[in-house]
Amino acid sequence: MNDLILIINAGSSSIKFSLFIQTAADPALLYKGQVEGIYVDPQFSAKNAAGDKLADEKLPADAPRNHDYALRYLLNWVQSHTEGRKLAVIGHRVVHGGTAFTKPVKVDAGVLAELDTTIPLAPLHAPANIGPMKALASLLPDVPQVACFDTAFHRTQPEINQLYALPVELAEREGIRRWGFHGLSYEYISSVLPDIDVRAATGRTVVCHLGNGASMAALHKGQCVLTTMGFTALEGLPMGTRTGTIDPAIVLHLMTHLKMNAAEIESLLYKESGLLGLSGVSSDMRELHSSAEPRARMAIEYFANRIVQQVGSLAAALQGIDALVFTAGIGENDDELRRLVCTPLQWLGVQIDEAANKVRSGEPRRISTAQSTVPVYVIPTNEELMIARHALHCIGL
Ligand SMILES: Nc1ncnc2c1ncn2[C@@H]1O[C@H](COP(=O)(O)OP(=O)(O)O)[C@@H](O)[C@H]1O
Ligand SMILES: CC(=O)OP(=O)(O)O
Ligand SMILES: [Mg+2]
Repeated sequence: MNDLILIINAGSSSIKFSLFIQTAADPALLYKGQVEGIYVDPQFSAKNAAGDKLADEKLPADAPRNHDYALRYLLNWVQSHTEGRKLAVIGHRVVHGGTAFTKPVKVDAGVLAELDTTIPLAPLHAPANIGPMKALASLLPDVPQVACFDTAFHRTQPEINQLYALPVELAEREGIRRWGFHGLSYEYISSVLPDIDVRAATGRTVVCHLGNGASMAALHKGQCVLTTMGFTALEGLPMGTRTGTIDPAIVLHLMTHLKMNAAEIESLLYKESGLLGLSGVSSDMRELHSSAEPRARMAIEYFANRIVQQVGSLAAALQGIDALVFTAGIGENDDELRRLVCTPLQWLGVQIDEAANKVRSGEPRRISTAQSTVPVYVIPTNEELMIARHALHCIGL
């Protein structure tokens, strides 16, 4: 039977996959896994839906360290776990849809050519997103592929929140708009919110997607009103290795005084800054928490501080706040960071429950006290399930 759905979420250093089976309701997860550290020390791991580890192994030491090999390795494992079933569709997360794509689209040669033009807009992500689509088109030509875009969800932002104060003609010609990212994650959160808190789902919710890439979104009735990322995934919060918002004149200074070229500045802004640059220790939150280096602690506090500022900005855009949600790697797992964010938000009516905040669980949960006028939730995101839903819908299944 052709009832399997393979989801590929390719990042700059990892390829994550999920394999779902079609059911009458939501697609059901069979396996998920990833090849991580592709260019350093590639490691493959896979789990079943119950979370049991089925594989955890290094890729062969003499194998090429690139996305192409990692994808083939991963596909090999998937194909030996299909139990005679066949793939109905492959869905991909694509970070930037550019001007051309505002909803999921079936991938063909024209789509791939158009996507190539988005590479300068998402240098960290686009090549990794597009590569697997091209490889799979030749490896599995009979299986339809669907591209789902991180930018699509944010098209409901009022026009004023999508614009930069640049000359209109230039901005329109170049597609310089506040696109916003992590849309598949926000869309998933928006889809489960009605089961968790009806007031939040029908009212004003600020969602903090805090992973290696980090952004926040203001949702009204589940739709985006304002988000912190803009033209690229560099704007807004500081991230693992990205600056977040800085004064653009810093870039001019680097060009004119230090004679840095575009490639050097791109590397500085995307790969050497953020938590890594501030701490001088690591881009990884877990390593920052376990470091004794004072700058590591400062980086954590800086990150929390910028999140607090953005809660204020997004709540203002919503004219109030009915709920605050944390999601993604840091948002779901880092109770200390959540505490650092929530404590200064008492003026807004946020009151965190210290014990509930420390509970470790993969389930959605409330971490605020009963008295907190703004309920605070941790909701694990599921970009892959969102992509699977879109992929099936897009090919009419
Ligand atoms: N238990 C934890 N405590 C603190 N941070 C964590 C924990 N688990 C994961 N993280 C952090 O989550 C981040 C990665 O988040 P993730 O959403 O997987 O990122 P991405 O998808 O953007 O690569 C890393 O900074 C990592 O340190
Ligand atoms: C858009 C973006 O920043 O994605 P990620 O968090 O996967 O890096
Ligand atoms: Mg992510």
